[in-house]
Amino acid sequence: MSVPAVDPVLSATGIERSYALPRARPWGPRDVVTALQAVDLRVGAGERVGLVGTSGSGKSTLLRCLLGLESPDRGTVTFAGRPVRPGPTASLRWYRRLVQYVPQDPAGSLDPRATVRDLVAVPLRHLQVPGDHDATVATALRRVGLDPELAGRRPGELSGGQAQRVALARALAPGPALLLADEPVSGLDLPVRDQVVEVLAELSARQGLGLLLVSHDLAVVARLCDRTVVLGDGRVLEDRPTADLLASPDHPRTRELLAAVPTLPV
Ligand SMILES: Nc1ncnc2c1ncn2[C@@H]1O[C@H](COP(=O)(O)OP(=O)(O)OP(=O)(O)O)[C@@H](O)[C@H]1O
Repeated sequence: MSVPAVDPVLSATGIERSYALPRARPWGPRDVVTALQAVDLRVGAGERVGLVGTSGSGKSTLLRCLLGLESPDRGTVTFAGRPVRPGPTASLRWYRRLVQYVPQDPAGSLDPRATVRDLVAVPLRHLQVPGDHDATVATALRRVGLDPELAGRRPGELSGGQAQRVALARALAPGPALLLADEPVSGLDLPVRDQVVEVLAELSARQGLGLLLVSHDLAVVARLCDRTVVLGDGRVLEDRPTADLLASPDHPRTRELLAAVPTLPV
């Protein structure tokens, strides 16, 4: 589960993406929504980058392009210099091992009938990760601060915080260099939210794991991310060290986002 020997830089260059909306009338014109315009984004090895913006600013669209789930109309995504674009499962297996996705409400995505051991081992099988999967599962559980003895339990027999950690262990098990996390703590109770944030902080700061964190919660971004990219109307409005951004936001949209957060831990 060591970080692989590649230069794990995720790079998006000149990303554009538009969607044609359904016609309002059968022969009428089709409206087009431009979700992303000339977006550049880079996440270096072990870097922790926040991606913030108001609703509809393009965060999820960008994430889908970065994950190779959707093709941009223009521009390229590369990881460690190799192109990332949608294709058959086998063609992106290398990428899925190196870059793992953490969904919103990760624990909610766990199959309640499966044991923790199976839940964490499934991606290892799908991605054809070599080695002793039981040992890899135990290591992944330890990395998120869980006792490997929990491997026989099912999600319903875990606390909320433990279940979230299992979901993170599942993302870590294939040995990724980078996590792409989409609002991973939104909707969680405050104590569970804080636990998950601390596990992510520990993983990225002490174990060298890169993180791209999509969030509308600037307090979480401030805790976790060294650099923050602000999206607005599908464009990058700011891309700066988080501390600078919070201390002196350049763009009115950033100031609006900041005004929406009651207290920031900086
Ligand atoms: N499949 C689609 N078809 C049509 N329009 C879409 C589609 N996906 C996204 N859009 C539009 O693209 C723009 C960006 O949407 P996106 O979901 O990427 O924003 P977001 O920042 O993730 O928003 P939120 O924080 O609400 O999730 C919005 O105007 C949205 O309506």
